[in-house]
Amino acid sequence: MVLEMKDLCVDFTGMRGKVRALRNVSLSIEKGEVLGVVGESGSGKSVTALSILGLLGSNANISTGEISYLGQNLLTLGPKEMQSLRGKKIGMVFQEPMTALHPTMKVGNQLAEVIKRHRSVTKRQAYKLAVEALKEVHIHDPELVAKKYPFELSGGMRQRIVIALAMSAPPDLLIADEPTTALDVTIQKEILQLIKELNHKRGTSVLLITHDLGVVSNVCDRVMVMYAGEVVEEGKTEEVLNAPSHPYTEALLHALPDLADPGEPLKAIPGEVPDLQNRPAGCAFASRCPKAMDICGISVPALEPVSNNRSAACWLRRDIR
Ligand SMILES: Nc1ncnc2c1ncn2[C@@H]1O[C@H](COP(=O)(O)OP(=O)(O)OP(=O)(O)O)[C@@H](O)[C@H]1O
Repeated sequence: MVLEMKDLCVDFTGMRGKVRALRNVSLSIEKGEVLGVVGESGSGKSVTALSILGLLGSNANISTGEISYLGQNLLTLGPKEMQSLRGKKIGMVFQEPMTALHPTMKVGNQLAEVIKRHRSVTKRQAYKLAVEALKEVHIHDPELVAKKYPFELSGGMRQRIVIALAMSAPPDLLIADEPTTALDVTIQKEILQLIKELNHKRGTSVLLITHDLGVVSNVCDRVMVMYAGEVVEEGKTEEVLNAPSHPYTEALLHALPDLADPGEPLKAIPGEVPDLQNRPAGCAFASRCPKAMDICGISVPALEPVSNNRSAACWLRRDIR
């Protein structure tokens, strides 16, 4: 197992008091596996990623739970140890590539500097490896691109460079949080293809956060569906998308315009995501669920196996008679 998260609860303290952003979130990623995390805005996808990376702000508190990475308990590591883990053992790619790039440093030099940090090579060798790394992420004319500044390149090119940076250590896990949201549809497909290719070629595990089930269907081996800070369904991508066990997954699928066109935005699901500050009793999705029963508004359904390798948190899947 590369990554295992167990029963993680994360609270934020803000002006309006305490908000529980993650409630008993568990997940696991095997070597070479791509896990998709999907859900509407505010469902806790990014907080899940930031918890693993040790990048939650100072107003956040992990109140319970465990995160184990390659057998190491991440929650006992200090800031310095976490910093060395990030970039080296865990690569990161976020929505906006510019946040990960040094604006006034040429691309080749940035990559070479990172490569030199991870490997015992000379400056010259590191630069050569940097050009190789650009080639590996399918940048044409890498020698020329290496001499450019990030602002001279397109968004898609910049994201390829961020991926090259993230993969340079090389890491055992790549965390990609909405890596294609800011890009054109055709470029989105190329970047996802690249992530999948690196996953195959290098055996790197990937945690891919997206709000787009089309992306999940094209890229992910397994998918975890989140709603209001909780996992509501988890299983093999094909099985979950072909026969969802949770009405929320079903609603997400209905809201999807066309699985063949992953660039299209989701249509809204009727109703509103509950305010996490005043989380309703029972299932958080009950007020929007067309199949809700009395018990759904009273008691929270636990995430339990519904079949082989498949779990859902829904009273419809329990024998409650
Ligand atoms: N820095 C913060 N301070 C206070 N609350 C926060 C903070 N970050 C996140 N939250 C809370 O956690 C919830 C989940 O946020 P998160 O960013 O994980 O959602 P998401 O699923 O990634 O959404 P999106 O798709 O919009 O990025 C938010 O709705 C908010 O209530």
